[in-house]
Amino acid sequence: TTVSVSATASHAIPTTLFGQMFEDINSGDGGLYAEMLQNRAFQQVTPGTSDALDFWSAIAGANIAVIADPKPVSDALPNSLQVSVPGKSTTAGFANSGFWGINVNSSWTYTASFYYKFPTSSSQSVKFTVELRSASGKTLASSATTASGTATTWKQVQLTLKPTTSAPDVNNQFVVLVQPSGSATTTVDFAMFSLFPPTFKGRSNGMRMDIAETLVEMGPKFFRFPGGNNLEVRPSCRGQTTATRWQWNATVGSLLDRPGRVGDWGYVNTDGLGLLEYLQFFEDADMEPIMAVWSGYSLGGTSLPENELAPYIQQSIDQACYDLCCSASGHLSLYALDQLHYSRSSQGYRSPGALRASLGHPEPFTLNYVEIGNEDFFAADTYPYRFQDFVGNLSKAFPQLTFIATSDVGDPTLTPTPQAYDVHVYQTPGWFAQNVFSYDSFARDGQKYFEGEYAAISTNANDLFGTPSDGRLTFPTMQSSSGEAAFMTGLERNSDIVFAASYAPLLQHVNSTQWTPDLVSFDAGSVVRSTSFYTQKLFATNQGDEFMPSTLPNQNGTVFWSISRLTSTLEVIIKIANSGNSSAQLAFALPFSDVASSGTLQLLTGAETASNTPEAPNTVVPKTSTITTGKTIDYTAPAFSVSIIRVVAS
Ligand SMILES: O=S(=O)(O)O[C@H]1C[C@H](O)[C@@H](O)[C@@H]1CO
Repeated sequence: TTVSVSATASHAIPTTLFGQMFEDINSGDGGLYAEMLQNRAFQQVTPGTSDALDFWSAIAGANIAVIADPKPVSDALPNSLQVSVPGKSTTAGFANSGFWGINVNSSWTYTASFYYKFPTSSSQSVKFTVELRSASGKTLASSATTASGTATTWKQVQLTLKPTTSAPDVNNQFVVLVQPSGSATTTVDFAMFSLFPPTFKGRSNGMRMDIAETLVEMGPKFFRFPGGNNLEVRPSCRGQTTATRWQWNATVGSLLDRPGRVGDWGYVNTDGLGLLEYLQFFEDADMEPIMAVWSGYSLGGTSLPENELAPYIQQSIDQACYDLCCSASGHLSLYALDQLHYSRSSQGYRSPGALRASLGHPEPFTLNYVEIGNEDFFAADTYPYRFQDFVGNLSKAFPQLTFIATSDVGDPTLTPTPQAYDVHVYQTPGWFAQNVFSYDSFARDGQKYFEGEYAAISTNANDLFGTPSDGRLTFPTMQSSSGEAAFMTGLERNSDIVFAASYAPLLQHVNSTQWTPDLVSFDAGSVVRSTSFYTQKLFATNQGDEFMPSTLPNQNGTVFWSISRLTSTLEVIIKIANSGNSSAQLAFALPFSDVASSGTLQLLTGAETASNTPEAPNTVVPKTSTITTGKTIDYTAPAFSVSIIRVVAS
C-alpha cells in the first residue's frame, strides 16, 4: 500500500490527547498511594467483627482487639487497637502484613508513626520496639522508644527505620513489640498507624515511587479522577447512602480528620490519597486534572430530586473552588474567588488560597476540566436537570472551566449544550480495529469528545465482562494492544474533536483485583508494564503538534496509520498499528523535498496472545532502531505490532 502524505496539516493536535484515568479500583490504597500498612486506622470497620482486625495479628501472647474508643484519637477515627501484654514481656506485640506484603529495601529510610495512650495511668514505663521483620522472623530493621504509663491522653510516636539488609521478597511484616517494665499485665491503646517508604518527589503522604515513575514514563498529559464508579455511591454495598459518595473535603487536611469511606470496589478507601495529594502529584508529573464531581446519582439506585441538589452543587463548587481555579494565568480574578468563598464557603470568609496555603501549597493549581458525574447514561432521565443545575452554578463561578457530560452523546438533550462528552467503550480487540473511523463521521459543530475509558477486555463479543474462561483478558495481549493502537490512530486523526483519551482501568494490585485487564499491574514490590501500557506510551511520548492527512487506511482492514508533525523539530511522526496476523508492506510518500536518510523506529511486536505478566514482565517491550528513510519510506509492519517512525523532513 502506498500512503501519500499531505503537505498541509489539517489541524493542531491538542496536547491533552493522551492521558490517564484513575480511580481507587485495585489501585489507590496499597498502590499509587505509598502507605504500606493496610487497615492502618481501623476506618469504617465495626469493632468486634472479623474484618476489624484484617491484616493485623497478635504476637507471642499479646491480646489485641479493635474497640470503639471512649476517648478516640479524633472524631474521624473512632476506633482504636487495644493491646494487652503480660508484664515484663519482651516479645509480645502485634504485626501488620501490609498490602499482601511489605517491600524492605536497605537503601530506603522508612518513617513509622502511631498514636498511643494508656486507658489507665500507671507508674511503669513501656518500651515500644518497632521492626520490619521477615515472615520467617528475621529482624530487618528496628527502632525503639519508651513511653510513660502516665500518658492517658493520645501521644504520637514517630520513628525512622533503616533496614540492615534488603529482603529477598515482600513476605515481611511491620511489628510493634510492647515491653512493660513492670510485672503487671499492661494495656495500651493505639491508633492511626503509618509506615511510609521514600515517596515520589519526596512528598509527605505521597505516592509510591516505582508506580508513580511508571505512570510518568507513559507521558500522560491529563489525569481523570476520582472516578469512575468510585466517585459514586453503590447502594448495594453495605447499604451505602448518598453520604458515602466521594467528598473532597473528607479527603483534605490531617490524616486524623479523614474518616475514609467504603469505596465502590469492595474495600475501604482511607482517603489518605486525597484532593491535595492528587493535585500535587499532577503538578509533579506535569499533567492536568480532569476532575469529576458527584452529580446526584447513586449507582444502580436513585437520583436526588432537583430540589435537593443545592448542597451537593455547593460542595462541588467548594471542590472546584478549593482554590484550584485562580490558576497562575489568572483565569479567574481573585475578586470572584473571594466573592465565591465569601458567599458560598461553609467555612465563612477566607482569602483565596488560605486553605491551600495552610496545607503547604500557596501557589494555585491548574484546573480546566470538570466532569459532571460518571456514566450518567445509567440515569438519563434525571441527568438533564442535574447537569443543568451543576453546570449552571459552576459556570457562573468558574467561567473558564470546560464542563464534560457523561450521558450518551446527544441523548438526552442537555442544556446548556455540553462542551464535551465523556465516551466509554469496553470491547473486543476486533471491535477496536473495526471502529477506527467512529469519529470521522461526527459533525464538526464545536462539540468535543473525551474518550474517557476504553480497553479491549475480552475476545468474546457476547460476554465482554465475563470470566477468563469466557474470553476475558487477565492481562493485555498484543492482540488487544494492537487493536487499541488501531483505534488510537483514529483518535489522533479526529483530534480536532477528540481532545483527550485514556485507557481504563489504570492500575491493578495482582493480589487484590476487582477488574482485568489493566494498564499497569503490581504487587507490594514490583511493577509490570503491560503491552497496552507500551502502546499508550508510544502514542503519548511521540506526539506531534499538527495532524498530517494522508491516504486513509482501509476501514475494513487491520492495518492503520496516523501521521503528525512536530514543528519544533521538523519531524514527521508516523504511527502504524497492525492488528492482524500477517505483516503489511507500506510505502509512505512524503511531500517534503528534504528528508533525512535515516530515522528512528520504535517497534512493539509479539505473538497474538503474548502478555507481560508478573512472572514474565518483559515478554514484549518496545525496541528502538535506526531505519533508512527518504522521500519514500518503505516499511513492513509485523503482525500484531505498533510502530513509530520519526524522521526529520522539511
Ligand atoms: O461496571 S462498569 O460500569 O463497566 O465499570 C467501569 C465503568 C466505570 O466508569 C469504571 O469505574 C469501571 C471500570 O473502569
